[in-house]
Amino acid sequence: MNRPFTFINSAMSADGKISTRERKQVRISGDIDFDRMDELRASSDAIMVGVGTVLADDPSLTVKSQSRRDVRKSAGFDEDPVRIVVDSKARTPLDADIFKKGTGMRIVAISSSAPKGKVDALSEKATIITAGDEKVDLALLMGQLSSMGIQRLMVEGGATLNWGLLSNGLVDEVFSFIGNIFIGGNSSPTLVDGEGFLKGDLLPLELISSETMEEGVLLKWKVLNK
Ligand SMILES: NC(=O)C1=CN([C@@H]2O[C@H](COP(=O)(O)OP(=O)(O)OC[C@H]3O[C@@H](n4cnc5c(N)ncnc54)[C@H](O)[C@@H]3O)[C@@H](O)[C@H]2O)C=CC1
Ligand SMILES: Nc1nc(O)c(N)c(N[C@@H]2O[C@H](COP(=O)(O)O)[C@@H](O)[C@H]2O)n1
Repeated sequence: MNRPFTFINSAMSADGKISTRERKQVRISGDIDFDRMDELRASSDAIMVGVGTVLADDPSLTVKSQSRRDVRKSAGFDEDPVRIVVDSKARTPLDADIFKKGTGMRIVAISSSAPKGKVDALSEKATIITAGDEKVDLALLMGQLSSMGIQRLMVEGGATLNWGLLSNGLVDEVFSFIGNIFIGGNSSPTLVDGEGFLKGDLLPLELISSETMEEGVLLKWKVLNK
């Protein structure tokens, strides 16, 4: 099956949490890391998040640097990459920032169980892709994105989507910034939530690079999919 080259970018606390137990976005990394994230966005064909992240953080997922926007435009691309929400039940708010801010194509990926009225309303703002019955079939979705010409896909979480992609063997690399705070809490989301892998079936990684950045560490991992 064809699929885009896919990487996750995430920031987590020293204890592996990506936000607090009330799912409120916290600033884990600093300006240098956000600028690195912006560069990754600008170099990608598309950026994907789960609807949990849209509901919690309402990100715009736009490229922030004007010079990077100009480079994309002069190369014939939209200034912002395609922005994709994985949203089985079509819960994305119609006034979400991904619709209000930036330029270019937005995609909401739904399952066939999503309520029709809401899907119709979302279709005025985004291209709708239906994949799967109860929840989005991520492998099917990746094939469809590939056939639309999306070759390089950046995933910005959250915890549930990261698990869905990693457990289906759909991720090639992971950038993980580890910041100098503890968040704690057994219900705070981690980099990878979901059911988790079993002892005999863990997902191995190869460390590509590690560097100190501001008050934390940036790790780059290659995922050794079977
Ligand atoms: N520190 C960081 O780098 C980041 C932190 N976050 C945090 O993550 C939290 C949100 O994470 P979650 O609640 O886990 O939501 P999520 O963003 O992972 O979205 C989960 C949703 O994705 C949809 N989905 C559809 N099909 C799926 C499938 N096959 N597999 C997996 N998901 C599927 C479902 O509708 C599900 O409810 C927020 O607290 C946010 O602040 C989010 C992004 C980056
Ligand atoms: N890389 C990173 N570091 C942090 O410290 C964070 N809190 C996050 N959160 C995510 O950053 C994105 C912000 O997007 P916009 O600025 O609205 O475009 C969003 O995906 C947050 O979940 N990331």
